[in-house]
Amino acid sequence: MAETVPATVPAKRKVEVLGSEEELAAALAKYVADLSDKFVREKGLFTVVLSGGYLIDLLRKLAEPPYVESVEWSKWHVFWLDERVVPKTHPDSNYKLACDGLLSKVPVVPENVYAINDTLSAEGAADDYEACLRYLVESGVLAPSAASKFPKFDLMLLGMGPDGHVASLFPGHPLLEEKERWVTFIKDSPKPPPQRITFTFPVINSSEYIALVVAGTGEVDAVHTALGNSGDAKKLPAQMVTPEGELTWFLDKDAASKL
Ligand SMILES: O=C(O)[C@H](O)[C@@H](O)[C@H](O)[C@H](O)COP(=O)(O)O
Repeated sequence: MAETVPATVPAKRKVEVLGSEEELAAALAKYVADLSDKFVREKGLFTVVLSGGYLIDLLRKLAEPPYVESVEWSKWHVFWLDERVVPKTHPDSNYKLACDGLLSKVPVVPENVYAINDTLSAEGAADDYEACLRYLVESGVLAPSAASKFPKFDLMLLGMGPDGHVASLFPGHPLLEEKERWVTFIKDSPKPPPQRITFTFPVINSSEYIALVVAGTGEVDAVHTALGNSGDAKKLPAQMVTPEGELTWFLDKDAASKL
């Protein structure tokens, strides 16, 4: 009788605690640059997915020497885990945040930066983004995960809110249970603005690498619940991040202070 082989290899989880926000930014830049080198060497491109929030500021060292010159920016394909349904020029736009903080300072190829279609409704924008991902799977930019059949991104960079949310997947929300869609929408986000599109957990968890990045004191309790032995059985969205590949938590010492 054939042996049952588990569909997925259990995720590897690492926790890196850095002494300061500055050291965290340095470690994160090195981590991203090293993965960019690895994937460009292996397959000639790098698919990287950004979030909003203070994560973007923590990526600032990628736009400085040595990385601004050494990273093969022309091989990057840039996506968003979640985006607010606002014009790309709006102060709430995650696209604008990333352009202002990083993408305008490095030679990425504009055609390889996959922004939301900001002329559509939340439903329409989610459908449109999912169609874009499906096209990129067909054209070979993205590969499907052998285990899940959802698209497999090389690296996702996640922030976490004080309530333990990641992307626009909030505690107790029915979207946490989505099993079919690649990209979906939310119109009642507890964090403003209310209308957003977001990757779903099946896509998030098909990733090769995920970094969950938390700095400062705002999320200490959520970090403690997610990583400590708080005895809290209630699953935070951040605890549902279990990629096929490797998950690394990047914390500064303030964020890790209750561990
Ligand atoms: O659009 C968003 O709101 C972000 O993409 C979101 O997913 C973010 O990563 C977390 O909310 C953490 O945000 P902070 O870094 O602001 O705490």
